[in-house]
Amino acid sequence: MYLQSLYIENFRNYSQQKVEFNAPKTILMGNNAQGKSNLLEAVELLGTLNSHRKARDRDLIQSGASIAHICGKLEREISTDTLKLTLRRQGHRTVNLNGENLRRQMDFLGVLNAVQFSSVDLDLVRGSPDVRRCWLDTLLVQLEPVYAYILKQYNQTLRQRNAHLKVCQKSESPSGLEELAIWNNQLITYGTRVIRRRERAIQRLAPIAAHWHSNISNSTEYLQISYDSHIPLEYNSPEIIRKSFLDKLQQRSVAEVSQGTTLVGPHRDEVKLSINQIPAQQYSSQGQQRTLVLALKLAELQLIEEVVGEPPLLLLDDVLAELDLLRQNQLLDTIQDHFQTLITTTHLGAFDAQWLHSSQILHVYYGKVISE
Ligand SMILES: Nc1ncnc2c1ncn2[C@@H]1O[C@H](COP(=O)(O)OP(=O)(O)OP(=O)(O)O)[C@@H](O)[C@H]1O
Repeated sequence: MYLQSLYIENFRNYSQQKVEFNAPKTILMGNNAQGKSNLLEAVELLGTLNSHRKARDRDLIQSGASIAHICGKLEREISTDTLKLTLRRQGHRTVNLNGENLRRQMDFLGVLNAVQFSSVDLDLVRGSPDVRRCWLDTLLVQLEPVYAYILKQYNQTLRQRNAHLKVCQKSESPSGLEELAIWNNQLITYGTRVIRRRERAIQRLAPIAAHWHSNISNSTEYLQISYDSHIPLEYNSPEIIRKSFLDKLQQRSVAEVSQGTTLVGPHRDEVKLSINQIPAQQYSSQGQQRTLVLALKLAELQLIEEVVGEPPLLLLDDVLAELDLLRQNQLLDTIQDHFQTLITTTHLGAFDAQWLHSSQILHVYYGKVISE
């Protein structure tokens, strides 16, 4: 897939900006705080309806404005699609595909696929389990847009169940426990869907990431990734997972009521990463962490392409400088012209002459994009 153009209006520090992409690689160059990452964020929003910066819509809208628009024209193998996202300071966001307002945001997801790689991703190894869950959920939305809906249902149920547990904590009435059984049922239904999908995605991603990791580390390191759920996942069978989920909820029910929060479910699961059988979170060096994250990102690109049938975009936000020459070359060699890539940088020093020659270079200056 190829993003031909992007138009943004009242988005972050941009008033009105159109960008035409005319090469498989675009380098966005500029000093700090000029709007380079904002541009990638706009593309990310068109792809996932989410920003990895976890911004609220009102933060995305230019200060002083009430509505922001992001519009992209995307060439795909079978069609050319126009995607439009409208953000409102007051009121809901709306999505429009090829001139038609979509009722379900889910139908907008999965049109533009993109892998985001920024320095924040370097926290994937050492960060809290939440960082890895969030990374996996973002990948799953790309592989299977319906997952966004399933996850939303799970999170809503979790919030309501937690509110109910707080009520039970204060009063021990039997009707409270009866109502809890209803919430248990919903939590199990949506939670099982989340767990099974996460586990399946990791099963597919793990061998691809291990291959890349071995490649980058000159076959000296072996990466293992697994989905670590405290609910046993034998055979990934929904019936078995549902039963174990219920057993765990029953075992922890007294603790849940006394703490007023849900202690069992995919919101507490973990993605386990280990290098040569040693947990990466605890022992890996800075270099090993970078190799691991790079292997994960290359695996994401490959897996999305396998599932979707077209190469996704790659958004590299100021990350090249964080990688040493070997890892940079590995990444750049893999991208070649296969994946349309948008790269932000403060200087061109990191790129070799051939790369610069085949790239479109755009300058970003105080919320304006200027061609060379
Ligand atoms: N809602 C908003 N309205 C107006 N300006 C905004 C808004 N949100 C962010 N900005 C501005 O955008 C700029 C930051 O842009 P961005 O994060 O894209 O920086 P960058 O060019 O990628 O720089 P760096 O190299 O430091 O990451 C800041 O000047 C910030 O004040």
